[in-house]
This record gives sequence, structure tokens and C-alpha cells, in this order.
Amino acid sequence: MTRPSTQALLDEDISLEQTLTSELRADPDQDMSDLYNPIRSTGYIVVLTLIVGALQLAWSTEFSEATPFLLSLGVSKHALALIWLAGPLSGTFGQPIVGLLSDKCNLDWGRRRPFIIGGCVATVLSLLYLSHSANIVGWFLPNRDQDTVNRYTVPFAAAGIYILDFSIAVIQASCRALIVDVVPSVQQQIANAWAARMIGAFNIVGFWIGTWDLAALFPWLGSSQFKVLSWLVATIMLVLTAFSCWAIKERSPRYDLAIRMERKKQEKRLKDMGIDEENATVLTVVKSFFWQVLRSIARLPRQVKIVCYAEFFAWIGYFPMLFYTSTYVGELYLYENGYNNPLNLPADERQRLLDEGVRRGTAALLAHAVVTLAVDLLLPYLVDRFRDSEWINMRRLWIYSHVVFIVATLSTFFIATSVQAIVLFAFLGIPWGCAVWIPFALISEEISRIKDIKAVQIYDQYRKQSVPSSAESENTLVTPETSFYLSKVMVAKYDHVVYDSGILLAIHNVFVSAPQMLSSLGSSFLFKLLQNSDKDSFDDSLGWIFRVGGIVGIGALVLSIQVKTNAELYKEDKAEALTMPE
Ligand SMILES: OC[C@H]1O[C@H](O[C@H]2O[C@H](CO)[C@@H](O)[C@H](O)[C@H]2O)[C@H](O)[C@@H](O)[C@@H]1O
Repeated sequence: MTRPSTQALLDEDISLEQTLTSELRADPDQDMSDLYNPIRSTGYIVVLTLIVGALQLAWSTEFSEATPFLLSLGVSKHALALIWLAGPLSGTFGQPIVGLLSDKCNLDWGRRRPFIIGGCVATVLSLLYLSHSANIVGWFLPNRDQDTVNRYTVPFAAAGIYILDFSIAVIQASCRALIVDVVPSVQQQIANAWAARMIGAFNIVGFWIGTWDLAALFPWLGSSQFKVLSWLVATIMLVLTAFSCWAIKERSPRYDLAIRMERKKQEKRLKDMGIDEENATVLTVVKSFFWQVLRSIARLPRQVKIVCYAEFFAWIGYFPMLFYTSTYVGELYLYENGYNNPLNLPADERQRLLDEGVRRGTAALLAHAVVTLAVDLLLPYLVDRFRDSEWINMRRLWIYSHVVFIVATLSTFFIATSVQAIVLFAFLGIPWGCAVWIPFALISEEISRIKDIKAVQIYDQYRKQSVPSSAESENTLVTPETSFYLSKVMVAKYDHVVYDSGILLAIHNVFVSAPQMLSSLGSSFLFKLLQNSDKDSFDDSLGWIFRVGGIVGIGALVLSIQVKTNAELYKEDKAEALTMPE
């Protein structure tokens, strides 16, 4: 059997689109205003991104409390590394499933909010379960000593971390997609900047609450810091998420013309492959899932593809920055204070040095978080202020951020004291502030830009097939600036790409999470290779892990140079439309 040519497939898609437009036009419920989002107020964007902030509280509680809790149960450091794979695994596998399911969700109150609410309830329950897991196991093992209860608790607590991370993935995948769905293209940059600000601000709030003696302040909420913190975070998360979901309304996916069009095309393609989703078996569901993820990866818009590839390289280096900073600073403190022979030190002096090492590690994380927030407050403002500047735009800032990251991580060659290391990690707040804002903004802007182009094309077909009413003649979608998007070459170009926000943002998260697994494996290898035979003497393995991350970051730098601004993408499309014959 000969395969149809790409051009034949595109022609078929275009004619399918025309048929669908007339079918959907016949639907009296269809409203053309559903094709685009109105400009949103700052208050609206703040309320919308509160979900991202509330979620960060769950992350920061897990980061700060889970490791000491697991160690207190007697989990080995090796097992701990396996448990911590839950984060990257949930990001790599959980988010694409949620992305696809929410893209297909057909509930009248929206595609994303059902998942956000479900994910929030699951996150809250798993956080409470995790922090109380020893008590829960204890109920089933009465009259056993604490050591035995702790031993039995380990697998339940490990499962708790996995359930928590997969629940977090449900909210993370849906709240980013919600931003793309309800905010217009021109505000994607600022909306994602607010999401980054929320991450920074709620991280600091999480740190700050974590420094209080919570068990003494709220004894009725639990006997340990972790238990009380979980109750507080659970309450704040539920209140903020419920408020956002109540205040932010989504369009019903049943009346969104662009969504309906994309779904019908998808259904047809699946049927052509022999996959009938209506009479699905487990096997067809799995087959259809992989087919849809692979198809989406193959049809990523070029700009999104470049950002994803750059993220892959960048996150190899970000992973140690997020996970090993406090250990690195703490170790430097210990060894600059003669900790090489701890057994020669009096016990109380040993403990004092260890405690001060932990405090310096925390100070580094705090300095990093404060700089991150400052960067996310200042840079989006500068980008907006110098809107026409060639040197201050998101694309340029992302390039600079990779340069800062590479230089900073390589400077570990010269870092000898914990104070120098704290200053270094404060500096690393600059690239991290960009990392939680710019790639998301670039991808969201691109999805939104493509949706706008599709709106112009769909509207034009709709208009050709109907007598214009007064409401439609007021429509400003097809203008002299956008009319070239109606050329055959542009229709074919944008017919070929996927622009569903759920799956695209989830694929981006795969390029964020998968390299973390590689980085974690690479780090264990370097630890083994560089570790001294005398385990108490100082080794520079962490320094080398940061430097390798910096060198791999050169890949991210090279790729980020290929990212285009919106103006460049527009010019490129226009030139392509004008030079290609119809
Ligand atoms: O993008 C900001 C977020 O980055 C991290 O999350 C990513 O890594 C996680 C595993 O470490 C993974 O589970 C998640 O899916 C990824 O997005 C960070 O852990 C978050 O705190 C931060 O908000």
C-alpha cells in the first residue's frame, strides 16, 4: 500500500476543516466570540495565578519536611534517592496523561478546573496522609515499640511521596494550561510572570512558616512541625484554589469552535488508524495515549520544540542547584572549620558545627529565593517598559540567563568558603527567576499566537459560508495585518501543528523532568567517582556536579539563541505567504 503524500494529507485536513465549519455553524449554540479571549485585568491574572502559588506551598513543604521525616524513620540515603525519583517520574509520565485527559474533557464548567480541584483534594489528602503515616501504621500495630512501627511505616511513607507527587502533577499540568486558555496572547508574558512571582513569593512564605516552632504555636494541630505545617498548607491550598476556581470562569469546551474542530480531526485520524475511542479497551486506550503523545511531539510548533530542547539541557544543571545547594554550603562550612576529623572534636562542638552548617545551607536557599522573586518582579516590568528594544526582551533575557548560569556554576572552581557559596547561590537566583518565567511564557505565547491564527482562518471559513449578521460584521479578526494567514500556504502550515495547551505544556514538562532523572543518575556516578576513601575528609564532588551542569548548559544557550520574538515570527510568516505561489 502506498502512503499518501504530506500534501494530500494536508489537503484532506483542509477540506475536513471546511466541512466541520459548516457543520458547527449549523449549531445554534455556537458563538463566534468564543474564538478569542478579552483583555484581562491585573486583579484577574493575580487571582488566576494564585493556584500556582498555593501549589508551591505543597512543593516547599515536601522539600523541607519530607527528607528529615524519612530519615527519622530510618530510610537509607540510597533508598531516599529512589523515593525522590517520584518528582521527575510524575512530571514525565503523570503530566502528559493529565494534559491529554483535560484537553478532551467536555464538562460545561471547563476543561481544567475539574482537574485542578480533583488534584488539590488529592494533594491535601496525601500531604496529611504522609505527615501522619507513622500514626496511621501505629493504629494497626498496637503494643509495638516505635522502632518497629517506624520500620513498617517506610513503604507507606514512600508510597505517600509518590501519591503526593502525582497529585501535584495533576494541578501543575492543568493550572498552566488554564492560563493559556483564558488569557489573550498579548498578556501571556505578564500572566506567566505573575505565575513565576507566585512561585517565588509562596516559596518564601513556605520557608518563613517553616521557621516557626509550629508544634508549640498550634499544639492542637499535631505533635510535630511536619504535621502542623501540613494542616496549615492544606487549609491555605483549599481556600486559595477554591477561590480561584470560583472566580475564574472557563468557556464550555462544547461551544469552543477551535477546540471542537481539533477534536473532530483527532477523532478522524484515530479512526483512520483503527482506534475507536468510543468502544475502547484498555489496550486501545494505551495505544491511543502513546500515539497522541508521539504525534504531538512530532507536530510541536518549531518555537515550542526549540524551547523544549533547550530546557532539556538547562534542567541537567538546574537539578543539582535545587537539590544539593544546602548540602554544598553546609559541607564547605564544616570543612573550613576543621571538621575533617569529627571524632577529635568534643560532642557539643561537633553538634554546634553541624547545626551552623544547616543554617548556612538554609541561608543560601533563602538568598536564592529572594533574588528569584526580585528577578520575577523586575524583569517582566523591564520587558514591558522597553517593549521595542532589541536588547531587553524575553528571548534575550533567556540567553543572558544561561550565560549567568554557566559562569556562576564554573566559578565553583574558585569557591572556598560557605559565605562565598551563599553569594554564588544568591546569583543563581537570576537564571532560576528566568527559568520559572521565560520558557513558560514563550510556549504559552506561541500556543496562544497559533490559536489566534486558527481563529482568523476558522472565522473566514465561517463567514464565507454564512450571510454576515451585524454582530459578525463588527468582528475584527480578519484585518489587513492578518489576512495573509488565509493564504493556502499559511492554512497548510498551521494545520500541521498541535496547539492544545494541555498536551503541549505537559510535553514541555517532560523536557523539564526527564533530564532530572539523568542528572540524578549522573550525580550518583560522580559521587562514587570523586568520593575520598576516607569518608570524613572533604571532597569536591558537589562542586564538579555543578560544573558539569554548567557545561551541559552551553547546549541550552546555543538553542535559546534560535528562539524568535513574536515580531520575527510574524515577519517570517508574512514573507513565506508572499513568496509562495497560491
Ligand atoms: O517549573 C517550576 C517548578 O520546577 C520544579 O518542578 C519540576 O520538577 C519536578 C521534580 O523535581 C517535577 O515533578 C515537576 O513536574 C517539574 O515541573 C520544582 O520542583 C517546582 O518547585 C517548581 O515550581
